[in-house]
Amino acid sequence: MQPRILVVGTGAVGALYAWRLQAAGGHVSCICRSNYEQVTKNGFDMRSFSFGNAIFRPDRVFASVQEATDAEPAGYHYIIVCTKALPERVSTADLIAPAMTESKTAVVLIQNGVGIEQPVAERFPQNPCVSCIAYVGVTQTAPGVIEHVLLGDLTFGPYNRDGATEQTRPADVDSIIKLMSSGGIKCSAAHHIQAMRWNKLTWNAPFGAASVLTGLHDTHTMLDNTECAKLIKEAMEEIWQAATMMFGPENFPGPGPVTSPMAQITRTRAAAAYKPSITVDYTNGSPMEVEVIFGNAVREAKKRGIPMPRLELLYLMMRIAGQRS
Ligand SMILES: NC(=O)C1=CN([C@@H]2O[C@H](COP(=O)(O)OP(=O)(O)OC[C@H]3O[C@@H](n4cnc5c(N)ncnc54)[C@H](OP(=O)(O)O)[C@@H]3O)[C@@H](O)[C@H]2O)C=CC1
Ligand SMILES: CC(C)(CO)C(=O)C(=O)O
Repeated sequence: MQPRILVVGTGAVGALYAWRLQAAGGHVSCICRSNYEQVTKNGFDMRSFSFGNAIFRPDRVFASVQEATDAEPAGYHYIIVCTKALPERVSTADLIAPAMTESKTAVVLIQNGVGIEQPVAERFPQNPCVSCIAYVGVTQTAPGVIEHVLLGDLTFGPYNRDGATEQTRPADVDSIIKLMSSGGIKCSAAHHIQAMRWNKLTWNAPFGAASVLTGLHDTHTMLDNTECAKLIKEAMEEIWQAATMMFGPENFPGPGPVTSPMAQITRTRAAAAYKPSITVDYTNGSPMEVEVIFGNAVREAKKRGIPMPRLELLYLMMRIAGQRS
């Protein structure tokens, strides 16, 4: 049966993966907001370094989740959430609620940060909640125009409701991996998805904060500045140590593929210069994902008595940076 997929938040990441899910044979509906008019008229103008250039026309485009719900009485198999994670402004659970069919719809969260799954899993206890980390560089440069310049890999894992560290892999994780893989996306199943989220944080928080706060913006300019490179490395090491204490060495680094701070810095130097997605938000005057990338991590570490002075300082400064009009 053709899986019915609803993508909520069809910006850069949402459009890229919606496109690949349709290529894999999925029936793809997209919720579009500021790009609604452009996408309904002309589709998405996809410019991808790895998949080529094409016009992607979702099977259906809706202006709201309610509209998408009314149009599909049989319900959706998957809701793929690709909004920016801004819990202080929008509750993801409220946003997707109209389209959730109990015990049927699997929610897949493709977002940065930590602590993003709990509110969704708590609200929909009968529905599978899949956590997904995107290693990708993609930007919507104009409404409906998507520039994919870097990577594209996804790592999946089930959100573990009871908090146990041992993770099982329910069928939903395997089926979404199979589908994305058929669309040409390199996918993996995480041994421990939360440990992987913290590993991603070792990049996102230090590079994101340094980029926004120093104004050096792109990865090469930051790493070419000795003081900035030192600040980034020390913050990465702090997060790495905190994650080791939090998850235990069997999970962090565990069997991997967790990447050490030094390996991430080497990889970042070797890749093309890149502005973190949080910097794109900052320069556009859009809200930044400060709470999920910094705040939730600081709170989680505090709860467990793990000191993270650098991250705390970066959190405070990023909050202040986010207060501009
Ligand atoms: N871009 C990248 O390279 C990477 C991004 N990520 C993560 O992926 C997630 C998505 O990022 P990205 O695609 O870059 O973000 P974008 O801003 O490009 O896309 C988010 C989309 O969600 C829409 N949206 C937000 N709130 C709502 C709402 N309430 N109802 C309907 N639509 C909504 C936005 O609409 P509108 O335009 O109207 O605001 C926008 O189209 C983030 O968590 C990000 O950190 C992770 C790795 C890399
Ligand atoms: C690490 C990177 C650059 C790619 O996954 C990213 O997550 C971002 O720009 O926010």
